[in-house]
Amino acid sequence: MTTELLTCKNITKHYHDGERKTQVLNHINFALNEQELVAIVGSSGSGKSTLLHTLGGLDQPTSGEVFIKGQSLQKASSDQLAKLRNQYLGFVYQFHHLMADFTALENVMMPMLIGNQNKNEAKDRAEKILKSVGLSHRIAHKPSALSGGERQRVAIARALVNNPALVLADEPTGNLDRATTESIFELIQQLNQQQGIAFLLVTHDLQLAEKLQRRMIMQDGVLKAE
Ligand SMILES: Nc1ncnc2c1ncn2[C@@H]1O[C@H](COP(=O)(O)OP(=O)(O)OP(=O)(O)O)[C@@H](O)[C@H]1O
Repeated sequence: MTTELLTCKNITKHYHDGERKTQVLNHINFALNEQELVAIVGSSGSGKSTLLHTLGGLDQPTSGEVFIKGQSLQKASSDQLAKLRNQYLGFVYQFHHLMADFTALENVMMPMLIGNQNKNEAKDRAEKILKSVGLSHRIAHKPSALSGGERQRVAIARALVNNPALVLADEPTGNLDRATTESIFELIQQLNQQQGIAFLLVTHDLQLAEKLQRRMIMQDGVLKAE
């Protein structure tokens, strides 16, 4: 049985720049089920990152509604929104956004510490997750001492600490060479298949997108199923 995890109803987003109106998202509708692995492809500037931020409650749509497990992000109070995000979502940002002065372990622990979880428990869990993404030998390294692929693994580990049902990932393999891209993709597939974590991946990499169960294409703010 499939269960709907995220639903997006008639999302629009526009920016006003003086007199000029830029429509970035144009009446977007789709649903993502639990445990799905879906790619969004599309040319630069087509609105993919804006959509991902809107789905994750990091950005507000001009109109329309996003539901996570049937709960509207737009009708939620800021506390409820933070709770929903914490409970269901993980984010992997473009360019990973790791904190340069902290080790891999500390970077992964951070979301739990912010959520006021016990420090020892956070450390145990972060170590376990770093191990599961193949980085147990790098936990004490700072991002500058890690390769691009290792940094991306840390970013994925950080997205997993709160045990999300869905990870929203913006170009998780951007700027990586082919072999590293493949290994990050294999990691995502493994997390999807073994732990049932759903992934919505924004990518420019068509070779990677072709391997996924489902692809959607963003064109000038319009999202179409492939
Ligand atoms: N704060 C803003 N004000 C005005 N326009 C914006 C703002 N943020 C984004 N845009 C515009 O929205 C459009 C979509 O941007 P977005 O970053 O979502 O595209 P994208 O498909 O993710 O691109 P890329 O693949 O290059 O990351 C772009 O034309 C961008 O210039």
